[in-house]
Amino acid sequence: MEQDRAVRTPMGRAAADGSPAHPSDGSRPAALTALRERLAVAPVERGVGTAATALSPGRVRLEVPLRPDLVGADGTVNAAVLTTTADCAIGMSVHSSVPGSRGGPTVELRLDHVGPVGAGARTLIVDGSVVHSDTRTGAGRAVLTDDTGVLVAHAVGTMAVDPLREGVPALGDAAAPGGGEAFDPVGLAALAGADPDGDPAELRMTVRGSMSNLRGKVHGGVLMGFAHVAQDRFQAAHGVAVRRVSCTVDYLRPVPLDAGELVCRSEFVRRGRRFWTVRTTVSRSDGKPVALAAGTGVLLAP
Ligand SMILES: CC(C)(COP(=O)(O)OP(=O)(O)OC[C@H]1O[C@@H](n2cnc3c(N)ncnc32)[C@H](O)[C@@H]1OP(=O)(O)O)[C@@H](O)C(=O)NCCC(=O)NCCSC(=O)Cc1ccccc1
Repeated sequence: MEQDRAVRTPMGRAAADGSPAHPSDGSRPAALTALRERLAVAPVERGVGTAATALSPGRVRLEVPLRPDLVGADGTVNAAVLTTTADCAIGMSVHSSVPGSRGGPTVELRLDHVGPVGAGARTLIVDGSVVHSDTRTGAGRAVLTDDTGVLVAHAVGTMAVDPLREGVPALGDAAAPGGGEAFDPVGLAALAGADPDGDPAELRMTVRGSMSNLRGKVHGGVLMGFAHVAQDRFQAAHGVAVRRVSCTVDYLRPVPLDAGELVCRSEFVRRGRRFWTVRTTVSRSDGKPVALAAGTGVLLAP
């Protein structure tokens, strides 16, 4: 049986043939410039305002200016900002650690919500680092702080590493997907339509080009953000204030940009005196599930 090869050598030494720098070529200064250029045209990262400020093999730093509309009155950062930057940072840290990586999708992502930003915070800082990678898979983490040093969230994730094939474009070489529209993290909740019959367990949303990742599929962070919206509404319909603690998503199938409508269906897994856990299945219009999300919150009042 073929053995997976653990990646011991950091990728990105200068190419002997002098070929142009590439975002996955993490040790070359020009690789950071290449990554910045890619994120500047990626619909989700452009809409959120995500910029890469540091890149080395297995490590990336992303920064997001905290515009007033991205921070709630209680200081919590918009959930889609947290989910998309965590997914991106973990993906970039894993793939920059795999020599010649073609990239690969998120298999699982868990985000722990810690709390609001500090007084006067102006920037969200997302530090991604690889934990392990080999030629098939990689795990990474992201620590999300603000520029006053306050921890806002923490994430861990598993990425698939697509098989390396000679002559196949590597991570980030494809043209910018998704057309010209940028993703609006604040508007995500408004895109999600309630069930016409008033069932709080069901929520629908039509896929748009602005939700694209660098691979031309719906961004893992957007799917997680959609599940947050569904779970917030489901819990609100049960009349109790809940503070979100964590969300874990298993990504079962890629969602193409022409997928049409996605449907979220939520149910309680735990409805305890202190904690509620809601499982949300995100399905395509043909009924096939694309993601399973489990969100846990702590009740704020009895
Ligand atoms: C690949 C794997 C994770 C595992 O696969 P396996 O265990 O080997 O399972 P299997 O091969 O059986 O496939 C299962 C089903 O999947 C389908 N399918 C598979 N591959 C393809 C394909 N290439 N194209 C089309 N379909 C494909 C396949 O036909 C089957 O469907 P079916 O039963 O026929 O209807 C798969 O579950 C998957 O793609 N999940 C979704 C991942 C995802 O969308 N993550 C979030 C976005 S990533 C992101 O944004 C990160 C980022 C952001 C920013 C910056 C940087 C990074």
